[in-house]
Amino acid sequence: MTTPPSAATTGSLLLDAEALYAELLRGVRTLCEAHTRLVGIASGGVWLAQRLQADLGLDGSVGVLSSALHRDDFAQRGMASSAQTQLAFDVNGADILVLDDVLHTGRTVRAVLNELYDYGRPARVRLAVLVERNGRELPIQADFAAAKVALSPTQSLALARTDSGSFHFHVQEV
Ligand SMILES: O=c1cc[nH]c(=O)[nH]1
Repeated sequence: MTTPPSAATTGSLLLDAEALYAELLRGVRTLCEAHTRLVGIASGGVWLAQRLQADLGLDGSVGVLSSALHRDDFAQRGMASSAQTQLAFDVNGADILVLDDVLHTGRTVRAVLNELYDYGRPARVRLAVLVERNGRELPIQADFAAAKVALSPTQSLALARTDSGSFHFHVQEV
């Protein structure tokens, strides 16, 4: 794991997601092989996967994984999202790099892994994220995180797009 040389890791409450993206691109280049398939977790990981796919010059469309059907709180919340999984390739034997904006408890990653395995048995699955924050509740970790941020349990990270099209993370009290 690496830490970007930007204000994003200095405790600033405003993280420059574009700087983090540049760092993520650098890390993903080291993880990707020609046959690697990029798959974004809906919704925050999909724009990442699409930008990476374009910036890496990879052919085809990225995959999308929805956690909706496998959430462990499905019984209480029902369908928390209308996003649908789209995997236009054979998952069996595939080398898959899952992308998300923030890794927090690990529950969403657990849910999308269950979803992924409904489609087949990949050869390998790895995870890259823009931001890894504290608060893991499952034995899940990222293979690459552009930044690590320590927040209190009452805080969350929200991604916002500015009028100029750049992205920022804001720390919010929940
Ligand atoms: O399964 C899940 C996924 C995200 N958040 C949860 O609380 N549960």
